Amino acid sequence: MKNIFLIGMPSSGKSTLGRRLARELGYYFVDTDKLIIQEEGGRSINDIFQTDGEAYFREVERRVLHTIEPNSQFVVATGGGMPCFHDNMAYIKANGLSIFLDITPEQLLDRMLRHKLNERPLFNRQDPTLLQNLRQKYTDRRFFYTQADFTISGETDVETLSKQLEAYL
Ligand SMILES: Nc1ncnc2c1ncn2[C@@H]1O[C@H](COP(=O)(O)OP(=O)(O)OP(=O)(O)O)[C@@H](O)[C@H]1O
Ligand SMILES: O=C(O)C1=C[C@@H](O)[C@@H](O)[C@H](O)C1
Ligand SMILES: [Mg+2]
Repeated sequence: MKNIFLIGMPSSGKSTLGRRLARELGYYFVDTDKLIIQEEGGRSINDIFQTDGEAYFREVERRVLHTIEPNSQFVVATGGGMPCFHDNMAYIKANGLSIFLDITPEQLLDRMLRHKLNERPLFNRQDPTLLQNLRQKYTDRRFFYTQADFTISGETDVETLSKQLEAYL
């Protein structure tokens, strides 16, 4: 048994694909941003960033990652930055199968502007330089994201994906 970690930029589809994949495999679905909010007594992620700063948020994020039972049956939608801080990517690789959802900054922008989304401290939909920001973060983060066991670029057929993964679980 292995957990499955979905990693990638905000809006790359971790929650959407994660829920579908969990249903298909009969796994539980968990979202690390939700775990952080729970751990912080219901405070929003924006509130945590504003009040305590990003470094504090990243500490909680790391702690929450370690609470997920290893070698179990969870599909984990990780926070967009999670693999890029502390030893999180090494931990993810040691404790499950990792899948990078590789979506271009242009597609990410399109999704962020099109859909009503949760507020994100690092990606402001009102910001005229959002695309530049997405490009910069995408470039900086690829070093971590590309360490995943699998990379999926663009659209995915969940049935096919779950069959492909079965051999590794
Ligand atoms: N394959 C897809 N094609 C087109 N749109 C998609 C696809 N997957 C997800 N979306 C849309 O993109 C938006 C972001 O998807 P989702 O919330 O799953 O991403 P996420 O990686 O979990 O982002 P977040 O950082 O908000 O947690 C949603 O509005 C969703 O409907
Ligand atoms: O990309 C990021 O760094 C983040 C993504 C979100 O999932 C949240 O974890 C938070 O807003 C930070
Ligand atoms: Mg999500």
